[in-house]
Amino acid sequence: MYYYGTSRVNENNSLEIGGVDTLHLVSKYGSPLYVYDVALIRERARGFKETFEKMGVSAQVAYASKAFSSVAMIQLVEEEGLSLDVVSAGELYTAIAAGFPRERIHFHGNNKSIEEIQMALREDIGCIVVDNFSELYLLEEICRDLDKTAKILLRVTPGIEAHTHDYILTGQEDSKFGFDLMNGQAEEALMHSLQSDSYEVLGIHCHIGSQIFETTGFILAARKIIEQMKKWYKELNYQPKVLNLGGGFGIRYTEEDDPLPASVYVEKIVTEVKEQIDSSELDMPEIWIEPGRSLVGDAGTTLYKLGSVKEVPNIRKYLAIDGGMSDNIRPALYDAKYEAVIANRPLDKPEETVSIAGKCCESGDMLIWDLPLPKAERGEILAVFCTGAYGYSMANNYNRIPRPAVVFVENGEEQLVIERESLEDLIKHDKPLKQKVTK
Ligand SMILES: Cc1ncc(COP(=O)(O)O)c(C=O)c1O
Ligand SMILES: N[C@@H](CCCC[NH3+])C(=O)O
Repeated sequence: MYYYGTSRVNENNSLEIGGVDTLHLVSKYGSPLYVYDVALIRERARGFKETFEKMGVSAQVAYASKAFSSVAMIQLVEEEGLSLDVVSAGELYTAIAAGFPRERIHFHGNNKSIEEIQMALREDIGCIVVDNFSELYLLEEICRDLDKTAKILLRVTPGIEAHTHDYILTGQEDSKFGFDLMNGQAEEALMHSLQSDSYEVLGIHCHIGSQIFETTGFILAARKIIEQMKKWYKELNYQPKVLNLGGGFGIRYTEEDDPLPASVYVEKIVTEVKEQIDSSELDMPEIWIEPGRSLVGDAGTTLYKLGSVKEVPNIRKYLAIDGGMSDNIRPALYDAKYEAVIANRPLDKPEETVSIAGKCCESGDMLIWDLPLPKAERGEILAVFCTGAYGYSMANNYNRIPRPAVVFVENGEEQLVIERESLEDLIKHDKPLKQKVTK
């Protein structure tokens, strides 16, 4: 079994993370429980940041908070000196509540509402990433109303669509995000923005996909964008300050995944950008990236209690957990794969193959298919690794199941950072049926 970060089997033969016994965590905070290894998040953050520093380029590493957002998480991001990518009023509100420096907040999204744009402008955040023409005109109007100038990046689609393990070149016409680089829309948006009093155009942004294991896609994207930047410099005398190449760096979920260290992605990207810029009249732009999954993914572990066991003779044994697609929808949504151990005896040899079922009323609510495990019983604790990204953040209340609690662990100490939802929380916004008026 592969153990991430500070995870290890301790002297009690139970799984420990951040120096804290996971059995203690379940008995104190209940289950399901999300546990984050803070030291591993710090290590991942430094992996990106320090490589940029070593290579002597100005950079911003913005945590894509959609991967996991909470006040404590955002405060940790600040402690590590990163910037922050938000995509909604909710994520921005969380950042503000965490006291995150406004100038390092970048606002994304393909359909920002008027209220969200007003909020971003009033808070004087670092930049708004403009996604399409309708937003370009709307933002301009709101800037005029509020007498503000917006710092913007233009999100472009460079014609490279990354899939999980490879990449393919596509026309990108069917992407809901960004201005197409090849059909002239990006240039049209740039010309409009440069002529507008409402905009300071910081630069260009692209994001080619998620869970990418190679550097080629990033390199091709950078090359294509810089090609256009050279043209825009000649024709429009425009020199971008920022080139943002997005996130998407892959992580290990199972033994099938073989991710590159952060340093390799950064080195390859920086080397390519430098080479392209050196052969042009352009100045070196700041390089920004936006990792989400690769900062928090493998730092998260979910602890569940095992419940019902159902055996279908000669076919399959189902072991049910006390959570499921309500706290981790990724297997149902993307056929995502995870590895797991029995946290109260992780070293015991597997004796059978079981499938881990969630408790939601959906046949598709299966967390792990065909997992080798020792014979396990109701009440034992299952630890599922690598659930830190897009797990809690995509959790929901299907079947009116309360969202789990989240704890941070580091150096032998734990800290509750999100309370478990209560049953009262679930009906907090409900209104009773009006009394029938009987005459
Ligand atoms: C614009 C943008 N930036 C950053 C990210 C973060 O991606 P990841 O979590 O794969 O690093 C995403 C999500 O894919 C995104 O859409
Ligand atoms: N939510 C997805 C990734 C989407 C990334 C956001 N653009 C996942 O869990 O893998």
